Amino acid sequence: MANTVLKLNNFTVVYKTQKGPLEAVRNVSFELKEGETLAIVGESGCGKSSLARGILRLFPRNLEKATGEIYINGTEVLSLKEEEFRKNIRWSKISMVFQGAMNSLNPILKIVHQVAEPLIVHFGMEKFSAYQRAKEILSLVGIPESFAERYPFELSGGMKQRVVIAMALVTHPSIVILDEPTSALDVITQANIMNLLKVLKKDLNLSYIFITHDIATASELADRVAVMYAGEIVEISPAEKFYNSPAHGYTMMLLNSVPTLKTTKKLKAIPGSPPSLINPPSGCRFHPRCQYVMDICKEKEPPMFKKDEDHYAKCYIGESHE
Ligand SMILES: Nc1ncnc2c1ncn2[C@@H]1O[C@H](COP(=O)(O)OP(=O)(O)OP(=O)(O)O)[C@@H](O)[C@H]1O
Repeated sequence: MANTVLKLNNFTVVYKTQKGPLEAVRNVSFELKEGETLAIVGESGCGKSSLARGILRLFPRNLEKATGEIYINGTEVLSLKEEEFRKNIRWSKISMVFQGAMNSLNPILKIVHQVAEPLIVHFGMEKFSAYQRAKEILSLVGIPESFAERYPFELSGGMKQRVVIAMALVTHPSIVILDEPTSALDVITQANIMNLLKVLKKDLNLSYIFITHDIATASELADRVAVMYAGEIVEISPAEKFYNSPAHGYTMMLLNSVPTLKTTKKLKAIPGSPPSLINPPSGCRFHPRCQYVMDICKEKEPPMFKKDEDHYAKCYIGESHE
């Protein structure tokens, strides 16, 4: 059995807003094993990025509180002093490819410098060695040495995304969070980047958290899938169970709302929109939109039921609850 490299226990992130506290991430718990890819899927605004940035302790200024526990290789890191977290954990043990990062590369700095920068800034590495390491990692992600001295505007979208991946890997992390790493790319480039991520994972023995709103993309990389809704993980299971035997009303409706190559079924959009995270609905947070809603769903928050081996869902469907 592979080691657990990352473990979250009831991780909760609350922001201060003018209308009151907003719980962007609520009691999230999961484990990530060495070499595993856990996809986190859900609609825009369900808290995926807040979860990802929260794991790296990159909180916005209006953070009200972040509670729970985050273990990295067995060490609890949410309670570490920021200095210690920055020195020993962030970027060196766990790093992230940020959503849209390829569009925020610095236009006036050469690629090699941007990839080397974390080594110079965070780890005090001397410039020559940092550039050497940056060139090695650039070549690993498929950017030829001759491109290292170029500027971002001289690169295609796919190449810029490779640079951003190199930036996340240059510090030798073993866990990488990928936040929508292929959105904004054309389908061919998306496929190339997905292939690159698979090769890197194998060659460098990485573990991934792969965040996406696109369940078709998730299927390509994921060993397990966690479904997020209104700040919570509502279902978590091995990938094949997610696709073949979803157990939460939201997951069922999500799967019915996207086209697949295998079936010609009629697509059904999920009615309504995700709820306010300042005043979420009572009971199950999905109940106002759920086509399978029962009385109990409106009144009582469902616990995380074990539906099957390694398969959990916060949903009363199929449960006796009288
Ligand atoms: N700094 C902040 N202050 C207040 N609310 C915030 C802040 N950042 C995010 N939110 C809110 O927290 C909730 C979760 O947002 P988050 O960006 O984490 O979701 P997401 O699933 O990643 O969405 P997307 O895919 O669109 O990025 C949303 O309601 C969002 O409006």
